[in-house]
Amino acid sequence: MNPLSRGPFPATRMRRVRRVEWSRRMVAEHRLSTNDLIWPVFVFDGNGRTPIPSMPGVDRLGGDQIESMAEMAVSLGIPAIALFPATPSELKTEDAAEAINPGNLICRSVRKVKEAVGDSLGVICDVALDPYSSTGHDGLIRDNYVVNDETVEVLAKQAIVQAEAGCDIIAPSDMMDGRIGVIRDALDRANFSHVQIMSYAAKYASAFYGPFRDAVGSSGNLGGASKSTYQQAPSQSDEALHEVALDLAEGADSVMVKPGMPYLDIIQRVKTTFGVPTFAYQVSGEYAMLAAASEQGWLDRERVVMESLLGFKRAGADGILTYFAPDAAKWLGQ
Ligand SMILES: NCc1[nH]cc(CCC(=O)O)c1CC(=O)O
Ligand SMILES: [Mg+2]
Repeated sequence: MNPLSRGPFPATRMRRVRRVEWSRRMVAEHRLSTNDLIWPVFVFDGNGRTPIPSMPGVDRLGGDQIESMAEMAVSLGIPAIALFPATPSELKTEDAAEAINPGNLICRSVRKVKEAVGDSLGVICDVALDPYSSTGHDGLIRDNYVVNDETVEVLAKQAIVQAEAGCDIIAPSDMMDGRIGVIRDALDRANFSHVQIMSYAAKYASAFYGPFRDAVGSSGNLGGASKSTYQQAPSQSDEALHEVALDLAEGADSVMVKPGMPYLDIIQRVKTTFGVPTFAYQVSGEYAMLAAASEQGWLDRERVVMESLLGFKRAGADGILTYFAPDAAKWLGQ
């Protein structure tokens, strides 16, 4: 130890590698790429676009917008989109029968995407009854309770009509027990053994879904009711691992943690415990926060979005469902 050459400071200076940009790039541990982005898209029955007030900058797309949306996703290099339907309210019923109508909005939309871009773009479909049920719940209700096994039977049928329409990845977001195994079995029996299942395995009962429920028009139907009898409580961490273990055992190809930013610890635990493809969903409320603050000029949109997405990568996510996907792809491509 030579106090003249070192002065009072330690030999290790963490700032040395941060001094210039090329060096910061050189030591970067985590990177976001366009391949990490999954773009959730809302569709409605009609043409043109309708804005979603609680998601400034996101529109529901009509049938005539689907082809150009799909082509844009492909040209940006986004690997997959996730489609969500704003079902006309007159088609919402207690039994959510529209969910298993092979000609429903989501199936027609999937066909349009596949006709336009084929296998250049993966299509993910949500399996759950909330966009179709007059109650706004993800399952069927008997005696004021969302029933499990009867719901799972309908979900399996829903998955089949989506696979028939050309959906590449079935993504059950309903949180019923045992649905992954039943859906896998149904897909295999119907000759859809190549169709993947991305399970919303650790999905929390979250207030961050509010703008999504506005977008698909289920918030009015739900009337403030909670989904806590099937979605996980935010207090749970070990329980998320149990959920993931079950879904993997039942045949899930990949798993999701949702919401995103408040649950980065869960993403990390899932990834390190299971080592399987793990996705994060930066949900509608997270979008709304960042978009609204940016609109006000309180946050720098590009910088906060890219920082939030990199955070998911650092936590261990293999990909992120984000409404910012087209923006992020453009920023990454620059
Ligand atoms: N089961 C439906 C579903 N699929 C995705 C989301 C939320 C996505 C978002 O907020 O962006 C929800 C809402 C809910 O569970 O109430
Ligand atoms: Mg489960």
